[in-house]
Amino acid sequence: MKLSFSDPTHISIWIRGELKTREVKMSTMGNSTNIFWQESPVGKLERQKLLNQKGCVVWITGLSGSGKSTLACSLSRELHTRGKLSYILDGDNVRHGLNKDLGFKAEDRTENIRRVGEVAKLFADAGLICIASLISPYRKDRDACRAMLPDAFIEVFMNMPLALCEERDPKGLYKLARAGKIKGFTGIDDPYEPPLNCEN
Ligand SMILES: Nc1ncnc2c1ncn2[C@@H]1O[C@H](COP(=O)(O)OS(=O)(=O)O)[C@@H](OP(=O)(O)O)[C@H]1O
Ligand SMILES: Nc1ncnc2c1ncn2[C@@H]1O[C@H](COP(=O)(O)OP(=O)(O)O)[C@@H](O)[C@H]1O
Repeated sequence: MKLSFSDPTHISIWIRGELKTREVKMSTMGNSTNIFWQESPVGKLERQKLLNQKGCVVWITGLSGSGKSTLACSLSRELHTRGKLSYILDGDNVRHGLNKDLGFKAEDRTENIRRVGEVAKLFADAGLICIASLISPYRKDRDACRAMLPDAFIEVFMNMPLALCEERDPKGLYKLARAGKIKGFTGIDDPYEPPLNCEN
C-alpha cells in the first residue's frame, strides 16, 4: 500500500509487513512520458513459493504446419498432469484479440512477436510456465525476446522441412500461397530464419 508521496523521488510502501522507502525514478518509455515504476508488495520469489514452480517462457518457433501448436498442447497437458501451471500463447489465438490489428508484413510480424514477448515476460514474472507458439520467423525478434528474459527463455525449433509442412497443409494455406492467393506466406514468398542458438 502506498503511504506517502511527499518527496517526488521517494515513496514509502509496506513490503511484507515492513515500511520501506524506495527511490522512484521518473522515466520516459517510447511515447509514455512522466511515468514511474510501481513496486508490488508481493515479490516474485513469494509467488514462486506459493506456486511451487519457477516462471519461464518456452518459445516454440517454426513453419506453419511444423507442429508448434501440437507440441504446445502436449507440453501444457503434461505440465498440468505434473501439477505445474502453464499457459499457451498461440499465434493464431493472440491474433484473435490483442494482435488483431496486425497483419503479416514484416513490421507487423515484428510487433506481433514483441507484444507476445512482453506478455510472456509478465506471465513468467507471475510464476507461470508460458508456452509461446508462433512462427516468429525473424531471428532478431526472437533474440529480442530472449534478451528480455535472461535465464528464463527456452527456444524450441520445430525443425521440419518445408516439403513436409506443405504436405500436411492442415489449413490449406500452402495451397492458397502456391496459387498466389495468399501473398507473403512464410516459407513460400516470405523468409523463415532458423535459430542459431535454440535449446533443443
Ligand atoms: N502470410 C502468412 N504467413 C504465415 N502464416 C499465416 C499467413 N497468413 C495467415 N497465416 C496463419 O497465421 C498463423 C501464424 O501466425 P503467427 O502470429 O504465428 O505468425 S508470425 O509469428 O507473426 O509470423 C499461421 O498459423 P500456424 O499454421 O499455426 O503457424 C497461419 O494459420
Ligand atoms: N509429431 C508429429 N507427427 C506427425 N504429425 C504431426 C506431428 N505434430 C503435428 N502434426 C500434425 O501436423 C499438422 C500441423 O500441426 P500444428 O501443430 O497445427 O502445426 P503449427 O502449429 O506449427 O501450424 C497437424 O495436422 C498435426 O496433427
